[in-house]
Amino acid sequence: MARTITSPTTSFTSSFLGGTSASSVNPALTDPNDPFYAFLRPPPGETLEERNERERREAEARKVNDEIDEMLRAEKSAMKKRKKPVKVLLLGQSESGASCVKLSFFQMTYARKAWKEEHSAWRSVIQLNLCRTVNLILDVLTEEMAFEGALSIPSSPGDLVSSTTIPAAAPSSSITGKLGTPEIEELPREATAGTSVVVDKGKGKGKGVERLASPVASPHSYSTPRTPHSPDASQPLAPLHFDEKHKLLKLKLGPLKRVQRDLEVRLGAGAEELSPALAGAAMTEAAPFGGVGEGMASGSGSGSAVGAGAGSAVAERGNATSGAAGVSSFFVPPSRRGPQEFYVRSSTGWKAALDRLRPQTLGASASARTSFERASGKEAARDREAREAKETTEIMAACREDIAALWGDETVRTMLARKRLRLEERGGFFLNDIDRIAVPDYEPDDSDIVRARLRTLGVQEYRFVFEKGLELGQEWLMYDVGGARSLRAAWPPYFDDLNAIIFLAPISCFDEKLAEDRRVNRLEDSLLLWKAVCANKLLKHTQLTLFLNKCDLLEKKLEAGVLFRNYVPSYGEGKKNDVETVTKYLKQKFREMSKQYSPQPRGFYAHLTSVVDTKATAVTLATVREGILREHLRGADLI
Ligand SMILES: Nc1nc2c(ncn2[C@@H]2O[C@H](COP(=O)(O)OP(=O)(O)OP(=O)(O)O)[C@@H](O)[C@H]2O)c(=O)[nH]1
Ligand SMILES: [Mg+2]
Repeated sequence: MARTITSPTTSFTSSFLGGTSASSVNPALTDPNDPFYAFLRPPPGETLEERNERERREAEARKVNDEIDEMLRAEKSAMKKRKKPVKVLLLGQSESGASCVKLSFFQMTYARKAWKEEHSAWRSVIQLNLCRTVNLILDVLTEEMAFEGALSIPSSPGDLVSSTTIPAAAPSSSITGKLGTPEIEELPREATAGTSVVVDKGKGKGKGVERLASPVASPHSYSTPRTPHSPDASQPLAPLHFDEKHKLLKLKLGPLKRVQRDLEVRLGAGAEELSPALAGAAMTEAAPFGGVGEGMASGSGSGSAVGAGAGSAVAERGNATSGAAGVSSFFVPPSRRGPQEFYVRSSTGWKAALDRLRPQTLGASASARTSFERASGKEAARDREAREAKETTEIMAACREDIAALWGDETVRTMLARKRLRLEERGGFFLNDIDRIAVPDYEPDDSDIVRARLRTLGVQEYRFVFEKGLELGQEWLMYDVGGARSLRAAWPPYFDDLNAIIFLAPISCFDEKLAEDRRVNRLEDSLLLWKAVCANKLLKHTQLTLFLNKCDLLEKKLEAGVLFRNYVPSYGEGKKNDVETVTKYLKQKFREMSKQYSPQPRGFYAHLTSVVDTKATAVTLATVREGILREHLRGADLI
């Protein structure tokens, strides 16, 4: 009996098994010259029963083959659709931990090799973080020593002020007038424990004194409200006594000022700091993604320019784009820098800055360098950078014991405690690791890098292609954007065609103020941002995952006795001041907002995180990644 093939596109296997239609005859069954003729033709003298049985078996085999063909076709089409990259945007206010997630998620977990290569380059960032902390302490010490000196040597009888009691409302211009260092002149000075805080905005000229009545502290400010763990307000504080040792430490650690400046320059031409006044203070709730005077940036996705005063988009694979029009107006000259931490502008390349500091770049042998590099003067520049990097490391190592002495000094610790300067809670705090870090052969480890602080400015794109497992060939694009107010105008162009947003709300910041605008509580800012993200129509199909981050710091703060209800009036009197109750309350708040403001119903996915805990974060991120991928495939009708 003639066997036929089922369709012109049928698989190799089924074409030999044949079909029932007589529309085309399989030559393997009819042509004696066909190599499969002898193998496939019906056995001679086949009975009717045998023939029926054979045909039944063949029909079954054909069915199985058709199913396999169908699966292969679906898989092929899935592969094709999967090629559409999964796009994820990391959002949150500045210092929310967005870059930390990016580092843990992709680089540390999925691009281990590239991550390892970058390790050494982070050394400079960590050294800079360390230097800044030491210099901040030295600045406060200088101020306090000058203050102590001023109190003990009255210039005229009328100037005499009791060293233990300062009038609560006394303008601090006379005090801050002596500071003269950009590091601390922005910091409000507490006149006496528990009194209102006085900020000298007139920079020592006795003008623009602002009183902060709100019980809101900032990581950059000295002030916190009176809490049960604070000293009794009615008791005058004993004066601090500084001696020769402190003078000597100041002197010996003096070179760290220059080291800080050098590191800022080396890490990128854009090593400037945001001015709180210019960084988006005028942004309103109605324009959550806008900054001062920024228009909505145009363009979308990777590589497109995101300008309009919001910094520029940078595709990290080297195809950096410009679009930095207006950027300069948001930065202040060094002489007017505020107390914020260091950052590198992405228009000059955050990663590029690290790249330049890589050891293979710095230490490349002369023979490995191209003649082009030699001719273009790059070689000389690299040699200089290598020299400077070595010098920095040597100075840091030479200062190690003095830094440890400063940090271990009881008077200094008391001084910091009185100023409510909780340095340990700040990003990029490495003083407890000084013995390990300030050594000539220091190599940062994973944990150092996720704890390092390097501000993101603009938008950075990270691209990954999975090379094994079920996600073979799947491309992921992750965008890490700067969270400072003036940078939020760069966000909306990335909302288009986005699969997911990981939104970070740093919940330990309930008692802190925005660095950009000291009138705004950081938790409130996070809630407003979350509301705006939920309500955004462009994002109605985008999966939102919320990370209630910095739970480790929240726990420490609550345990230290800082009362959550002092800052969040809606948190009931009777509620416990512990991490479990507070996080439950906050989760509910964020959930309600998502429900109330999302244009259409959406799932609420929230995780309590401490993203510096890399192991725990890896587990959370694996779940998040799976969820995002599932939604991506569902969106492409693949599951
Ligand atoms: N202790 C602790 N520190 C954290 C946590 N998350 C982030 N940090 C630290 O906070 C600092 C700021 O984190 P980043 O990831 O740089 O913040 P960001 O949101 O990218 O900030 P911008 O780049 O300014 O938008 C870094 O030094 C981090 O190590 C956390 O959960 N716990
Ligand atoms: Mg960042």
